Amino acid sequence: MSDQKENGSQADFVVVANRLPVDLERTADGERRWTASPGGLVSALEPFLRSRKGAWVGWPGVPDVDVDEFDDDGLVLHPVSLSADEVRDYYEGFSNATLWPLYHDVVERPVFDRAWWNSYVKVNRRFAQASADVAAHGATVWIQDYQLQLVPAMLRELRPDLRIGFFLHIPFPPVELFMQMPWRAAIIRGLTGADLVGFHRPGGAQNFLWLCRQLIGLESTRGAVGVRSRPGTMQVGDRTVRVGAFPISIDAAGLDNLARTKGVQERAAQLRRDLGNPKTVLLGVDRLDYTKGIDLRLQALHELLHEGRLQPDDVTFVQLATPSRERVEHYQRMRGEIEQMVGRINGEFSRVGHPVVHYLHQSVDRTELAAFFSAADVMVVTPLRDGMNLVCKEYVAARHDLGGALVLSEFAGAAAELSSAFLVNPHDLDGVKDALVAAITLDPAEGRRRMRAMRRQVLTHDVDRWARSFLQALGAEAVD
Ligand SMILES: O=P(O)(O)OC[C@H]1O[C@H](O[C@H]2O[C@H](CO)[C@@H](O)[C@H](O)[C@H]2O)[C@H](O)[C@@H](O)[C@@H]1O
Ligand SMILES: O=c1ccn([C@@H]2O[C@H](COP(=O)(O)OP(=O)(O)O)[C@@H](O)[C@H]2O)c(=O)[nH]1
Repeated sequence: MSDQKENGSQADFVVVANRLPVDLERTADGERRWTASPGGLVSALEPFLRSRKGAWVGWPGVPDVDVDEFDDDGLVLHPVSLSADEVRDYYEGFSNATLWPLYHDVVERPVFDRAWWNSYVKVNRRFAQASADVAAHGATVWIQDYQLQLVPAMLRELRPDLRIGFFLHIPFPPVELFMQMPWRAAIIRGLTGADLVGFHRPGGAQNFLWLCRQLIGLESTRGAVGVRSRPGTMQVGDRTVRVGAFPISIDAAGLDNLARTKGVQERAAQLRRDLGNPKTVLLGVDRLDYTKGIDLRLQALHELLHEGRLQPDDVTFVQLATPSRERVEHYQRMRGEIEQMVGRINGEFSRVGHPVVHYLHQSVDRTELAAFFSAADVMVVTPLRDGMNLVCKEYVAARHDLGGALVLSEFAGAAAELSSAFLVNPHDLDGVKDALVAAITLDPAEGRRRMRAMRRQVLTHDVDRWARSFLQALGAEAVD
């Protein structure tokens, strides 16, 4: 039996994510306004979905608000309300203090709390019901990310007529780590409600297939899973579930065009002047998250200055750090540590009017970001673990001048595609320092060769190609 809403608008294509692409903000004077949501999931999916005129089901980013469905420039947004307790237990708790550290190689210790799990189940059920209400008969519903891993099976039960896809934006962990999860079988069962389960990297897909066999006894294929090809399969009752690797990307042409505009180029020149025209501008752009390795790059910079391998008058390091998950303890601790390191470097090496590190705990818009990318000689991306990392692809897309160099962690999903970057193991501080020096002193012709190779990859593998390849594998889109 189909559990479908009788009234209200219904869509043939629905994206379901923890967050809407816009966040509701309450200003100091009690006004409400919508701002862009943080993070790569939204940057990647929003332009794609807008071109489809689909619907988006998600949380408006603040607790205890009831907002009716509304149209945002052709995209229908369906807010799902969360109470303050649910934000604490489902979002800050189970999603970001249990799943996030567990799936990111346990770089912080995950907390296993039964009340958080109960809240996760309850909120997943609400998202499943909201999706069932919004989807037209036979629609395609594309569920996103670790906050909603139970939704595929819950939605399938409510609406067997739907075509359901699931994509995980963060790494799927090695099986030894996943096995720590007290509710491991329930999560695996939840995911197998989808017709297609997608990961950034083949390793994640393989780990998932193994767990399906070991934990819930499904017969699944054992061969290697390829990128965008050779999916794994398994039989769940009378359904065949496909499992594949689909590395996400960016609106590369859009950013390339934006970075070429006079406005962005002038702003980039202005930024360099404002920074005091140093020989080298180093740039980091991240959500303020302990997985991003911001502390490591600061430590590397500190040692290089201390050893005299870099001169404080020659380098300026700009770190843009988007505020993130500010009530989660891990994040509060890390913020304090990073701000202390910034203070220490500036205290030891800056001159009046010329700080070595410019640290902005703020989010900037796409145009300003394009100017920062154009102004930076070296982009520093050093996560301990990252599902993909879109920022490094954005830097490459913005460098139509073939200038700049990229220092990139091997543990970002993007490293598999950007082999012409200076790849580093972020745990090896000496290696990071050497890579920074190599990038700073790079011969321009060699730099252009590396940037050209990276741009070839990013410009031909954009977000549209990612979405189309996922939807083709789901059977929701014709194959070109
Ligand atoms: O919604 P928040 O809790 O504020 O967090 C922001 C988003 O962070 C994560 O982004 C991931 O997705 C990117 C695109 O696939 C990927 O490049 C990156 O490596 C991931 O960390 C998270 O997965 C999203 O759900 C959040 O919305
Ligand atoms: O001040 C900022 C900092 C970052 N971003 C965007 O946030 C996204 C971050 O995505 P990424 O995959 O690198 O990491 P995530 O935050 O999703 O883990 C990228 O599209 C950035 O352009 C932004 O719009 N403004």
